[in-house]
Amino acid sequence: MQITPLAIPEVMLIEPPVFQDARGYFMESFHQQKLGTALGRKVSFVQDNVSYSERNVLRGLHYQRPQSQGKLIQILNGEVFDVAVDLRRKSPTFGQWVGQILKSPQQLLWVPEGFAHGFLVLSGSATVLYRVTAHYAPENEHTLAWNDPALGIHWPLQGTPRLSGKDQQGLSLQMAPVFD
Ligand SMILES: Cc1cn([C@H]2C[C@H](O)[C@@H](COP(=O)(O)OP(=O)(O)O[C@H]3O[C@H](C)C(=O)[C@H](O)[C@H]3O)O2)c(=O)[nH]c1=O
Repeated sequence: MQITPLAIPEVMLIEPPVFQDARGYFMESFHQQKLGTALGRKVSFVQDNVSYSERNVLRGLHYQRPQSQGKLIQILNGEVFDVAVDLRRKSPTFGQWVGQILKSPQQLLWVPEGFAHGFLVLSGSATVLYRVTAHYAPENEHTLAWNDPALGIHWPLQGTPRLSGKDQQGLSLQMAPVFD
């Protein structure tokens, strides 16, 4: 399993071994012991999510506080620009963002607890599967503004993004509850 820390090192690209043969390929997209050893911590997922979106849809930036969710993101079809924002007040990268193009199920992204997460669909459509370490708690969910100038996220926009009503009303970093 290849682990590549990104610019914010707790956010990592995970590339499990892929077993190719004349039929196609097989891979273990999640193996608790192997991932735990690679990340240096136990990871227990309690919920799987799948979302389907069309081009230019931007979902996020979401997080739960408390009940913060670690997320293992895997794109099943299409291409997205995936973003994580560090909301851990004591972190040296607090308020910073990291982006990663995901376009193969063979490359997964680990976003730990304490981060806001979202993605922009770059292809005609995208199907994203992600496993989370805490159950959905809508009463504790918050939305960070995708376009907050204080974050300065360089979304590779192809026109105006398509947002949910909730995501059109995200909080600025200054106003958003963060993790102490
Ligand atoms: C997240 C979630 C949503 N829902 C219901 C609530 C709404 O009726 C409907 C759509 O929810 P929402 O608009 O919040 O879905 P997304 O905008 O894709 O939210 C996700 O977007 C970004 C990319 C994330 O990282 C989060 O994990 C997640 O919040 O699904 C559930 O029933 N369970 C859930 O775990």
